[in-house]
Amino acid sequence: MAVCTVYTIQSLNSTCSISTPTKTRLGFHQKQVVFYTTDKKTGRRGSNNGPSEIKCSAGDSQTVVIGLAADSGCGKSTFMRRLTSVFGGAAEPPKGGNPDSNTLISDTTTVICLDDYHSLDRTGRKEKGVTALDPRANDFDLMYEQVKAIKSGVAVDKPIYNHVTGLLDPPELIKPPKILVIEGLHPMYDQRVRDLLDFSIYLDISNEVKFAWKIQRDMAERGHSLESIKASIEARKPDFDAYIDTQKQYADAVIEVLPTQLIPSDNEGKVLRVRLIMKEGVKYFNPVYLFDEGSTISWIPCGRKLTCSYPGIKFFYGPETYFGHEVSVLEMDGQFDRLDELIYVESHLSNISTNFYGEVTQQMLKHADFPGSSNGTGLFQTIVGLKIRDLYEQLIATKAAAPLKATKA
Ligand SMILES: Nc1ncnc2c1ncn2[C@@H]1O[C@H](COP(=O)(O)OP(=O)(O)OP(=O)(O)O)[C@@H](O)[C@H]1O
Ligand SMILES: O=C(CO)[C@H](O)[C@H](O)COP(=O)(O)O
Repeated sequence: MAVCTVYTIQSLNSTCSISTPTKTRLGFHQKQVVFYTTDKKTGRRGSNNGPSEIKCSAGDSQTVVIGLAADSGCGKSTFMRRLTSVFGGAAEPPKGGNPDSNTLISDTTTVICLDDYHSLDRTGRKEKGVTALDPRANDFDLMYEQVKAIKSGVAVDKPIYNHVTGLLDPPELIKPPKILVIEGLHPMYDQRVRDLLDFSIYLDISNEVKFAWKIQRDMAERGHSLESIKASIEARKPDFDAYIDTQKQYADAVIEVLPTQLIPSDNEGKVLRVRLIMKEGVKYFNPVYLFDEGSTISWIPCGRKLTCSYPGIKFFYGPETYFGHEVSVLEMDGQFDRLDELIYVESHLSNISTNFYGEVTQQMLKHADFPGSSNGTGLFQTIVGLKIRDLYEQLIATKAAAPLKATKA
């Protein structure tokens, strides 16, 4: 005679309410739920018909979801490496899984790439004449269902888009992490997915700069010709403008990368003007400021405490309007000669959410070899990483305090 029935629930941090036939006692073992029936009179265990319903809801450690949008080759991977480093760990592909998985897992964060929700593979897109940027080539219903499930503590079998073969591979199991980052072309395109985001970032790389970076990577590392790179950028542009670029209006923070204004008609794209656009009024996010919050400030820090070679460095800070929203903008044009001197700039910035004096400089020195470490891209990516850590800590603290308040009331 069967003594018990075992059900496995793919959930790490959910609370499950289980409605069972009467006379049923429940036993729990890790993620497995064991059901026994017990005779009320004799107390003997008997066979069991199983539960009539299992409902899972968010547990204490609900996943915080961050969206990172950008076109391909715009620095998402570099940003992710800086972000995971702020949380103190290195991100790696799932152990023992598909070697072509796009997922990166660290102690705190899981980064999933939204390319995995392509509904058409490379051949399918070619046959239908659509690019991967076209919403018709992506499954937003599945993206929404799965991000929602992970956010509420339930593991999912996420598909994998294989960039090596151009095919859709068998799915991989994604367990709910503390922080889920969804990065890719469309994290803010679908309103249902957008509403699940606790914080969103858009990397806005101007065409000139994108072109320079693409050439650098695709010619040097991937053996593409200059003509093919130009053709690929041109072919993607209409869909990029229609479906990707439009998402920046929804972002809580935008990192905009433009050619320098310090060198008249510069076309080398080596010196950059980078703007960190921060939305006002976002819960758990206080924009960074320079010297005096709300003022408009232009600052050339070069001199005794900061070494600057040609063309120098210029900072700007002030309020602006961005797609109808009030924002604060922090801007840096130029590049650092000596990263250790960055502490001088850091000491003039406020609301940077560091845990100790000099943490921004320490992070930048630690990853001095990452692209953008000598300019505003690296500086602002690092600061946004610290702001995300702060947002996460505030969200968790608020959640932890909630039941306490309820008990007191
Ligand atoms: N801040 C930067 N400064 C200079 N070059 C950069 C910077 N960020 C990225 N790049 C260049 O762009 C390339 C792509 O960067 P990265 O791999 O981080 O982008 P990605 O958005 O993840 O790309 P993909 O989606 O194609 O994998 C890098 O190899 C580098 O050449
Ligand atoms: O825009 C992209 C996001 O990374 C890729 O071009 C898209 O995912 C298609 O990939 P592939 O070119 O490997 O088929």
